[in-house]
Amino acid sequence: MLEFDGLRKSFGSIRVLDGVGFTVAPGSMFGFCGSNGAGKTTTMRIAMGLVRADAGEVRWQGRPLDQVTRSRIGYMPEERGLYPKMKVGEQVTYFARLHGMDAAPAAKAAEEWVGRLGLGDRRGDPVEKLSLGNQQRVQLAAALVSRPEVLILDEPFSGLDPVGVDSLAEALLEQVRTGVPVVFSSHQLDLVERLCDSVGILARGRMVATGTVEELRRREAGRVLRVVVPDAPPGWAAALPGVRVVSESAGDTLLDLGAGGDDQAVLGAAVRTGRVTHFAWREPSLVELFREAVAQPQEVAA
Ligand SMILES: Nc1ncnc2c1ncn2[C@@H]1O[C@H](COP(=O)(O)OP(=O)(O)OP(=O)(O)O)[C@@H](O)[C@H]1O
Repeated sequence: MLEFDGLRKSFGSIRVLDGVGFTVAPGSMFGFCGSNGAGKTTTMRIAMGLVRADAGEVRWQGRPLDQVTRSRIGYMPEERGLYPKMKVGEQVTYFARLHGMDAAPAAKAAEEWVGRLGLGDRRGDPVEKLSLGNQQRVQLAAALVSRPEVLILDEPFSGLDPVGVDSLAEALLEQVRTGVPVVFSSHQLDLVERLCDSVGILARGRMVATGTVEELRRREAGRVLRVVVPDAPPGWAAALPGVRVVSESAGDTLLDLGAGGDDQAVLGAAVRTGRVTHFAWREPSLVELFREAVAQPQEVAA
């Protein structure tokens, strides 16, 4: 298990992390979400020993991370860290050597990763000549080349085109299949939803929601109803008790049922206004769950 446990961190008088904890099982992918400035980068930097936590620790296989263990972690920092003048192939080889690989296997692994991430024909170019997205791929190759036991990636998908996203997603899923725990931060929630076994949402210094996307959904299940009554007059549901109209367009209505809202009463009201062609609870997207979790004052663990 990769365990983040009770992390606290303040910068001056500003408390950024206030007891952040989550676990990532070997062979699973964890999507680390949160608004800008929520503290995701700080959390990852603490794991990598680049920022000192005020309290708490990060453990891998039951032991707090130290410099030896960290050398077996593939890390992609948010600020990136490439040498602009160094050639792509040499750069990736260099990172493999930094992680302790011998020269020949390092060069071979670098060659392989540069090719797999679609940079085969750029291996002789200095990094500074590459587009930002391609520099990102080099950074990823650098994180993956030493066959890390754990992957911690800060916004690895940002700036990639759809083909780049697909090749990175495939590379990460392959790592997961070999038992590597992968944590990545992202604002691309559709990707998180598609790729991750579990998700954590950081807000107000704490994890305000953690679990599988399904678990988070179940928590919200039974809240938003979609009712389609093509001939219903606008505002037909506005006065129903315990019901908030989320949206309404041409008889297609989304209703948020709070305490006191009764789905059967809504159905009865809908039938009285016309022919009901659709009446069902709607599955919230991760974007909606995110908005809800970030806005809610209370914490909820699925
Ligand atoms: N070295 C530092 N000194 C002072 N404040 C810092 C430092 N590092 C981070 N912070 C502050 O800590 C907070 C969390 O920043 P962090 O970069 O961890 O957030 P984030 O979730 O990664 O944000 P984003 O999604 O925008 O990348 C921010 O308010 C940031 O300004």
